[in-house]
Amino acid sequence: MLEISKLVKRYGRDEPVLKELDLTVEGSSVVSIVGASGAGKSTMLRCINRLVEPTSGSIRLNGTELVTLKGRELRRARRKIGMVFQGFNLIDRLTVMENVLAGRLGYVNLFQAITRRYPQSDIERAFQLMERVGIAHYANKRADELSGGERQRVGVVRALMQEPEILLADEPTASLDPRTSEQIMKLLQSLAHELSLPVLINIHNVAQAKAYTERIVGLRHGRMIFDGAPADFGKEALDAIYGGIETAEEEITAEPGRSTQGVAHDST
Ligand SMILES: Nc1ncnc2c1ncn2[C@@H]1O[C@H](COP(=O)(O)OP(=O)(O)OP(=O)(O)O)[C@@H](O)[C@H]1O
Repeated sequence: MLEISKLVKRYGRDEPVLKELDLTVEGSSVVSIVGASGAGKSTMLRCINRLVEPTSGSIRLNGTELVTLKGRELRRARRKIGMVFQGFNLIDRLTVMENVLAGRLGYVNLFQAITRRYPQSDIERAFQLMERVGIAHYANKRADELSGGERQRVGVVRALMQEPEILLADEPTASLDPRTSEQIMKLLQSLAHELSLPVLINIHNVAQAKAYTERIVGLRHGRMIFDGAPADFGKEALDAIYGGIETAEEEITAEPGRSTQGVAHDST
């Protein structure tokens, strides 16, 4: 269970970007975080794995307070937090398998890491997960020879190799074409249930948030102003979150029938 309480993040002397945010995520729920650009979505996700240092407040993952951890304890806790990125963050010149095994770096010793001598059990798990997401036949291909959707599947498997207790996805579909975006969203949704994993997804595309996640959290200027089921996310919520803020119309269309056309980004 993730329990965020009174989370504040202030960059320098600026006004806080997150203002006493509270959020609890239990079980294997898939939660989307929506909000206009600058609302604080990435900051919130990055506070959870401490890529960004929270200014104050509490973040507990299955009972462990993350905000105060340092050194070894922090590294240990970070292993339990999988992260999937918009730009995939793969090492292009390495193979798919090598990228996937990088998810085990927090578990092996320095010698094993440098010589890439991972335990057999890691390699078996890597194959199982790659099979599951349909990329096992690419195991020996270089990462830069894959399409965007395939690269993101590698990113997902690498995160799962950490045996995470939670998966964070920061705009995981923003670099993908609409059809591939949907496949990745469906994949995250089904993996969450198969692995009993809570998943938090920052996403601009409200139609996809409604179609593929079971809870929507809406941020505006660092405050949570919506927290509910997709069915309850209507025009009122849209206006509250995006009202008066210039945003690409296609991104915030919340009509279910538009879910395959609602991505405003080019495919890569
Ligand atoms: N390292 C930083 N230093 C200073 N200000 C920052 C830093 N990172 C983010 N900010 C500011 O914090 C605010 C929230 O940014 P954040 O990236 O969390 O928003 P977001 O909702 O994820 O936006 P987007 O959808 O565009 O990614 C913005 O005003 C941004 O300029």
